[in-house]
Amino acid sequence: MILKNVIFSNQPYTRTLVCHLPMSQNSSKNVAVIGAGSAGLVAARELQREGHRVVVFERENQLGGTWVYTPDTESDPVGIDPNREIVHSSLYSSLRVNLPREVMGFGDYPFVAKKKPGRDPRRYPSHGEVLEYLNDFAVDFGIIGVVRFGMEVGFVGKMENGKWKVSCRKRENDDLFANEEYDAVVICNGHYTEPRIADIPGIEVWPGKQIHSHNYRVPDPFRDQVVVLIGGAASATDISREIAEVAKEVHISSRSATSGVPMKLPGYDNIWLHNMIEAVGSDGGVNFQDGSKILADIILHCTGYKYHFPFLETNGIVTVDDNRVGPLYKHVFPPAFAPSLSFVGLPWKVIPFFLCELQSKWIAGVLSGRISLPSKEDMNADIEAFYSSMAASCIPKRYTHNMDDSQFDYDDWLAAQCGSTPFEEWRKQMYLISRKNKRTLPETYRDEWDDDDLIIQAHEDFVKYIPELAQEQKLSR
Ligand SMILES: Cc1cc2nc3c(=O)[nH]c(=O)nc-3n(C[C@H](O)[C@H](O)[C@H](O)COP(=O)(O)OP(=O)(O)OC[C@H]3O[C@@H](n4cnc5c(N)ncnc54)[C@H](O)[C@@H]3O)c2cc1C
Repeated sequence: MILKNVIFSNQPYTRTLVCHLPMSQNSSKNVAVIGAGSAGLVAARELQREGHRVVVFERENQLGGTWVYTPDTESDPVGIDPNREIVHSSLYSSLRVNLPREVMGFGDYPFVAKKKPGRDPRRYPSHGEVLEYLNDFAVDFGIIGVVRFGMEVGFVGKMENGKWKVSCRKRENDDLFANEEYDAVVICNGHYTEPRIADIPGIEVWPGKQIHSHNYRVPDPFRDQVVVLIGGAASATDISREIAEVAKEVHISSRSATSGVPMKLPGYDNIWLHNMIEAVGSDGGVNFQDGSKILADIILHCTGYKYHFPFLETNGIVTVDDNRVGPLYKHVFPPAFAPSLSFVGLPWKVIPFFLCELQSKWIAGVLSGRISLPSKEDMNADIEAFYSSMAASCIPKRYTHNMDDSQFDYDDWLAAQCGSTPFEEWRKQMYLISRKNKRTLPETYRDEWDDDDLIIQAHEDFVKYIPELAQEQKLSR
């Protein structure tokens, strides 16, 4: 491994880059990466660092995936129609990140505030700042040159010669097709685009409107409406408060509502908390399991997303079953195709950028032969044991990639495989504090905190990658 100091144009900082020495031609692979969101970008970087030749296919005309906000929405507001034109991003206009920027950034490319016009220096910045950060990342690591923009992958399948066929089309010009062969494919197509909606008895006769949060952008369409919002995760929390400013009433229906009776949300005149919906009726009524009934105009599903790989053909070997993508060894490699097919970024309830960085290092190292995988039998046995332990604990399949309680162990395991820096203690503590604050102080956690000591520790660590920060730290003391 060698260390290089590089000064980048447009960058106020010098960053210290880690480069692996080039490997022999034999272990260098031709790799297709699908998607130029945060996962695809960091996968491309790690593959290139390891000496592989990389092409990134991106169906949009710019990088950033989720972080490319668009006011456009899909023609089917609940996202069921298979023929609808897909809008990739699910961001709403007012979205600010829900992790502190110190935690959120890549391990060796800190997401620090930039003193440049147009940048958002807040600790929990708006979505546009994340897109700027990803653009900086792609420029600094020379990734833009390997991205094929506007290219939608429509088919990925294994050929008899052992290589992978990747077929793509230019999104704006259906006639332009390309078929190419690669040694390996890394799938980074994101999993916040294909809506999952709640099953509601009676919905076929209910006369109101329905929309999934994938198509929520601004609160205006909810003015003076009675809204039932289903869900209890981060987006549901943000959107319910935002809508309540213009709507007549907002009724949040969630599994986590513990009280058996409807309750007003403290601090709000027009938000009520209910447990699950029992049924809806042709009179516009919505009956909750808590025994209450209201007449509503709109049901807003903040009920999450489905994994979806419409381009992947594996003859039924890799499947999505009740939102379990499997069988996958450690959420990355299907044993039957390892290591030439891999997935980055499937786990949820995690710190995504950091986790994807480690998964990508692992994939790159395994592809070059620097890191070994267990035998196919041992990988399958590991997967079986994992699935059996979930079944024994009555955990539904759809929670297979939920890492609420296991991400630190998982990240440390990946880091050990790769011989790279384990999860920093400050990052762990900061994440846990922010998660608690998000739950207990949902309106204020982005602007008030009391973990300045951890911010100082983080910045002391960041000096390794951005030496100029040391000077700033001295001046601010
Ligand atoms: C509303 C919302 C808020 C979030 N807030 C946060 C937050 O505060 N902090 C945080 O860390 N994370 C947050 N996330 C999670 C966020 O999605 C991840 O952090 C991360 O950006 C996901 O990156 P990705 O590369 O896996 O997927 P994406 O960003 O979705 O990128 C996938 C890319 O693949 C491309 N693609 C898909 N299919 C094809 C195809 N067939 N051919 C070619 N290209 C294709 C897409 O165009 C896209 O560019 C949030 C997610 C949502 C939906």
